[in-house]
Amino acid sequence: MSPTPPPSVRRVACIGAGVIGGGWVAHFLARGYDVTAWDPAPDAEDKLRRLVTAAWPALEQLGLAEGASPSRLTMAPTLDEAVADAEFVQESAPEKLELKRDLLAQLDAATPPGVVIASSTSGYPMTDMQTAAATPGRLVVGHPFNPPYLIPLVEVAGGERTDRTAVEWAAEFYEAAGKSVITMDRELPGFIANRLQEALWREALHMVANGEATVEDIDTSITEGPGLRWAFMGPMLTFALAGGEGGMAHMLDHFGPSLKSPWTRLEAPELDRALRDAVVDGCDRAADGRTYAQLVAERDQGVIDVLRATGRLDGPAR
Ligand SMILES: NC(=O)C1=CN([C@@H]2O[C@H](COP(=O)(O)OP(=O)(O)OC[C@H]3O[C@@H](n4cnc5c(N)ncnc54)[C@H](O)[C@@H]3O)[C@@H](O)[C@H]2O)C=CC1
Ligand SMILES: C[N+](C)(C)CC(=O)CC(=O)[O-]
Repeated sequence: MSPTPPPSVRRVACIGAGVIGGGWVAHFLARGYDVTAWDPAPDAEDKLRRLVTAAWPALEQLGLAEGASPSRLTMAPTLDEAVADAEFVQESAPEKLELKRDLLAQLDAATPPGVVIASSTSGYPMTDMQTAAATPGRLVVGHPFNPPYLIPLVEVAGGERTDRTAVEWAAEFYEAAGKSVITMDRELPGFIANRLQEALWREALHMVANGEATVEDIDTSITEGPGLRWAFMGPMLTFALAGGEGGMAHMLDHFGPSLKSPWTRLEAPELDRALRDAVVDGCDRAADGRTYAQLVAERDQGVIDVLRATGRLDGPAR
């Protein structure tokens, strides 16, 4: 597929440099890549450099690759220049299907032949995004988690017109770039992790809409409850333990029948103005005066502490 074997890639292009594109830039810089970014917003470069500066202390704690430096970031004046030398392209433009379709077609036309182009989309199937591209075989989904410079997971999937070799190349590249990869052999709505998160999110919105729980109750229920276990043991094995020595078999036989009732009532709530405002107000109260930058620093340190505590990071505690 790509002219460069995944572990030999040195030059990466990041298209769209907001929350996620900027997070990818920080990740690739920390891993020692030369990164070229492009974003049409007039203030994009300032914002991007601020994001990288804010992320760098966390990245130093994780351990930088030899030669890694924010100075290896170049802001390209045009999309064509951004991808002209790229050995891999990560697209992180807004989640709008038409925009992604056009942009991926433009990227396909401008990127050297065979170079894999991945989209950060959090839900569109590649089949729907690759329709306008002349060589759709190299287009894949590479779905990250916020912030991409700290959360290891990337979900990789192709569309109907993607070459399997492009999916395999992307998975190998992300591994070489220090990510933890799940490769899907088919297109799933919401991939795997977002499909799970969306089920939880739908129920959270129901509870806020019905006045059954506050935004704070919902966050506390996860951070003081299941979230503590999920950092190192997934929901399947966690629930196998709920069956005691009888394991998952006993858990399903015991609790399965009572789980049927909540399953049958799950439907998406109407995300109307009142619900939107209730969630926004609740999040403002939960932030309790902390700025966005303070919350990002707190989250970054929290993720690093969890990675270290669960043996996924070497080195002394802060
Ligand atoms: N925010 C999140 O937690 C996550 C988002 N994603 C995905 O990442 C992608 C980007 O989302 P965010 O970074 O959150 O959005 P964002 O709004 O923070 O950033 C989008 C950036 O794209 C730029 N942009 C606008 N038009 C563009 C174009 N035609 N070409 C290139 N760039 C353009 C904007 O100027 C902006 O800087 C979306 O596909 C989203 O679904 C994936 C995982 C998590
Ligand atoms: C909110 N979101 C759906 C865009 C989130 C993601 O796609 C992944 C994440 O970071 O949780």
